[in-house]
Amino acid sequence: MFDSIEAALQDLKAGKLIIAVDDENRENEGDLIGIAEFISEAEVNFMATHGRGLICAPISADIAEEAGLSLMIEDSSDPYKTAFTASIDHKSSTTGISAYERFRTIRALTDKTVDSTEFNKPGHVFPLIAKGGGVRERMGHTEASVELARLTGASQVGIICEIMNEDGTMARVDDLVEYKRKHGLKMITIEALRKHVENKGAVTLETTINMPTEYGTFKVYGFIDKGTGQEHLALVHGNVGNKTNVRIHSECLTGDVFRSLRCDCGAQLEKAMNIMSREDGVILYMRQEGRGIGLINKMRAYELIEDGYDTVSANEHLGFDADLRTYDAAAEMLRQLGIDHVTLFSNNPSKIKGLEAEGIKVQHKSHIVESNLINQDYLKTKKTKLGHML
Ligand SMILES: Nc1nc2c(ncn2[C@@H]2O[C@H](COP(=O)(O)OP(=O)(O)OP(=O)(O)O)[C@@H](O)[C@H]2O)c(=O)[nH]1
Ligand SMILES: [Mg+2]
Ligand SMILES: [Mg+2]
Ligand SMILES: [Zn+2]
Repeated sequence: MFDSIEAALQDLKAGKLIIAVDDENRENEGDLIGIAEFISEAEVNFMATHGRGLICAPISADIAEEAGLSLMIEDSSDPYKTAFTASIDHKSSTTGISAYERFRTIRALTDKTVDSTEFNKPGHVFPLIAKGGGVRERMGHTEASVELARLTGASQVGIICEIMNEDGTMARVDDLVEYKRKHGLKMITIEALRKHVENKGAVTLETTINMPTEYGTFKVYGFIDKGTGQEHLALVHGNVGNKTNVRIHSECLTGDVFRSLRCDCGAQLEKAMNIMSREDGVILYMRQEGRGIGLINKMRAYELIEDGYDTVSANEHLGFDADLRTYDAAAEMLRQLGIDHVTLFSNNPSKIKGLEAEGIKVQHKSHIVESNLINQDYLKTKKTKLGHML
């Protein structure tokens, strides 16, 4: 009946709407949700035609401030404390109500520079101010849509509209199952979104062992990523403390185990094992196979590459971003090992940025291995399209 948060995020990024239902004990309503940066006027029209509730634009408190919007009523007597501001129209509007004009108004809230002079008040779009703590603080559609916008990396502006049945009553879960099928929409619960947000990047240390290898003996820490259920390892050699040597290695079964020459992963892992056993340090072995798309999808990408795609366009042709990896779990593993300052062996600028965004201090060392005749195009694409320092 319900879809995963990941599946919903994929649709939202593609500019589609999803359905989010709240608690039976709360409003017990299903809202259509979209992300302002990704939708077009067609989604506003869909909301007006098939949602038939009130079309609102949830925004973060920061954007509200920039746009000069504050609560319409400070001491609200609404039991749900819906955080309406004054309604707005973009200045370019005529009457403000057409799908295009409402879209234009909502889209303007996502602009890099927003200010109060861009809007007429009152108007036909209803901004709502989301709580800073997101769905952890309030389980409303307002917070859910802003949280979803944040998770897609978009500017924190959503668009929501309640779903009303054709007979004028509010749609409940039974009605929504049929509605979802009819319109081909993904459906999530706000409760599932809250769990997703709470567990994102959270890892628990489950087990610690000694692992003698050809390179020396490593202490291996086994973690479980509570957000994804993935099992990640930290291989530690010697005493580590601050300013530790660290290699973050994403799983590549074909390269790491079978030593496929299509990529440079196997050789990079071997180089890291050598460095850490000589100079002490940590290898984080992250189960982010295929830059996060998984083994079988990576093989599908390889099929496309055999037909002339490159490593980036193949991912995109399959409907994925070029690189789905995040480094929040890696950062949390480092923190649990007592490390917040690293010398990172990598050629990948997004690994550096990803760790820094999580509050880890990063010094950088390159981690280049010799190329072979087969992986040259692959490495060239990483340099030109993914910005690898090769
Ligand atoms: N989708 C996809 N993934 C690939 C392809 N070739 C290799 N990979 C994956 O790319 C990832 C490479 O991991 P890393 O070596 O840790 O990361 P990197 O981006 O190369 O960065 P550095 O090695 O640190 O410079 C692994 O998850 C591989 O499975 C490909 O053609 N398509
Ligand atoms: Mg609501
Ligand atoms: Mg690599
Ligand atoms: Zn590889």
